Amino acid sequence: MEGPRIAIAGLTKRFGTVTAVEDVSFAAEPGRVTGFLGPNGAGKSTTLRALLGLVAPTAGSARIGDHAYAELERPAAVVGALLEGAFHPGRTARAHLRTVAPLVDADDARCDDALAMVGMSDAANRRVGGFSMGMRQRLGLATALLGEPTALVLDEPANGLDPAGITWMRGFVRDFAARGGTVLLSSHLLGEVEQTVDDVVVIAQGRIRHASSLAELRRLAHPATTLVSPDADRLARLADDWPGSRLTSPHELVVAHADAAEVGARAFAAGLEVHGLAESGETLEQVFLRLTEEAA
Ligand SMILES: Nc1ncnc2c1ncn2[C@@H]1O[C@H](COP(=O)(O)OP(=O)(O)OP(=O)(O)O)[C@@H](O)[C@H]1O
Repeated sequence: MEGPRIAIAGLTKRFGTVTAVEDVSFAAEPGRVTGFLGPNGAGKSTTLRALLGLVAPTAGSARIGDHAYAELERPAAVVGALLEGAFHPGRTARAHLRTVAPLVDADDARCDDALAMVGMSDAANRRVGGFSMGMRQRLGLATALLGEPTALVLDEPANGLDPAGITWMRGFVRDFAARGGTVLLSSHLLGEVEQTVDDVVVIAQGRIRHASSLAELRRLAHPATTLVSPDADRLARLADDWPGSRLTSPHELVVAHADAAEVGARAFAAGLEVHGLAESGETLEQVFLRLTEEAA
């Protein structure tokens, strides 16, 4: 599968006097999971809805591959969306999918496949009214999968899921991206998606505050690692060979812009006995908070 590139460019949306998003630009690449992160009211849903043609932009554009959503010939075959949805409580899971199926050219067999893909085959004949939040999220995802899309746009997919549900959802989207699909998902908690996403886009008060790989954000979070060793000679040699590191005492080396894994690996390669290894700086969550709280 080859997912489309999703690109938002200069997107602004005003609802009367409220500016929900202003000049928002970012991309989600195929084969990767992109996390769209920000606090409540930041503009995540508005952006995703604009991408799906549910909100008309005041300015700018949102494209899936080469097209705006409204121009796609068979949209459900390109992008599957999970938005805050309502289900008819009296319908069974299978009946719900069969109601949607004709709209996206899916047959009954595809409905059952979609249920199987989200691990809900056993609940096919149960009524949605009795479903937990987690089961509703799974059914929402099954609905998104009906048209066999190569991109997924998921608004707060972890909402209401218990830890096992979050682990399952994580595995599902990681697998989808590993097979070449494009995944764009939103969350207001970085910690919730930290193990799921490859790239992060941070939005607050309607504006993009940060966009990079998660690895890059981690580097921002851990600006330095301190290494403690009794072997002053080897430590001094390591300091000489490593720009960005400095000895703060004969037994202590501080390395800027490196995490514990990188410093540990270098120490091991240098045959250095390590007595301490500590990252300093902010946690990833603190960096996220700082990015969302900084004035626009
Ligand atoms: N239809 C609308 N009419 C008026 N204001 C709106 C509308 N939709 C969104 N807004 C406003 O736009 C801003 C962004 O809302 P949006 O729902 O996009 O944020 P969000 O990041 O998805 O937040 P949440 O996590 O709470 O859903 C908010 O101030 C919201 O009140």
